[in-house]
Amino acid sequence: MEQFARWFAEAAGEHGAAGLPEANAAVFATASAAGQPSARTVLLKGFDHRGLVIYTNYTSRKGRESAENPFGSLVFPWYALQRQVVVIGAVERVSRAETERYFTSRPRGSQLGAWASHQSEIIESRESLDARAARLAERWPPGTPVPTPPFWGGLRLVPRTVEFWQGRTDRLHDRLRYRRAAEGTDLWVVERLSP
Ligand SMILES: Cc1cc2nc3c(=O)[nH]c(=O)nc-3n(C[C@H](O)[C@H](O)[C@H](O)COP(=O)(O)O)c2cc1C
Ligand code: PXP
Repeated sequence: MEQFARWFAEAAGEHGAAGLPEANAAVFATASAAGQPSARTVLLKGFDHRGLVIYTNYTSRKGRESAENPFGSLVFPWYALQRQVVVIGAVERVSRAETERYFTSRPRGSQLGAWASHQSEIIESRESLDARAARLAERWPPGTPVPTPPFWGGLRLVPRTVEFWQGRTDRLHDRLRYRRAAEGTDLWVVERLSP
């Protein structure tokens, strides 16, 4: 994760350089138990030696798939830097305490939005969604803390491999893949892949 932290800081502009817009946006892929894949953009909200954390609705498609088939992949497409990072690993839920800490930090509108959205379900109309949001805003008026929805929380991708791709001339790119030497260890084998 140290190498990821270096590249992430460069993408986010943490060294004084201009950062990429939405450097923390990544495509998160999951698959059903039958192996049918699906992917969508999410925002990375934290990472450390344990893995990379995103937040979502557990009843959404990604939430359901990662529960029935606990593996996933995150792709960071940092085109302006000619870089890409591909993380593949196991997916687990973050602790309730960690989810609550993050949920509490979100703007009130987003907190109510999480309650209002039965994410990935078919809805009748925009009006029905707005009406539900309005009812929830009355249930928790300004000044009242909005509780964390039980169906909402963090997912942690625990990396098995992390590939760092750096674009180079003539399509002869650098690809360095860090592979965990054994599950549960923080020892990594670095392998160079053909571009
Ligand atoms: C830039 C961007 C960031 C997003 N971040 C998140 C996120 O962090 N969590 C989330 O649940 N949905 C996020 N979304 C919406 C998802 O892409 C997706 O539409 C939603 O989560 C439902 O996905 P699913 O039905 O495949 O589970 C984001 C969309 C965009 C375009
Ligand atoms: C539905 C949804 N949930 C969660 C997020 C995560 O970001 P935030 O916690 O900053 O709203 C996003 C970001 O677009 C989102 O669209």
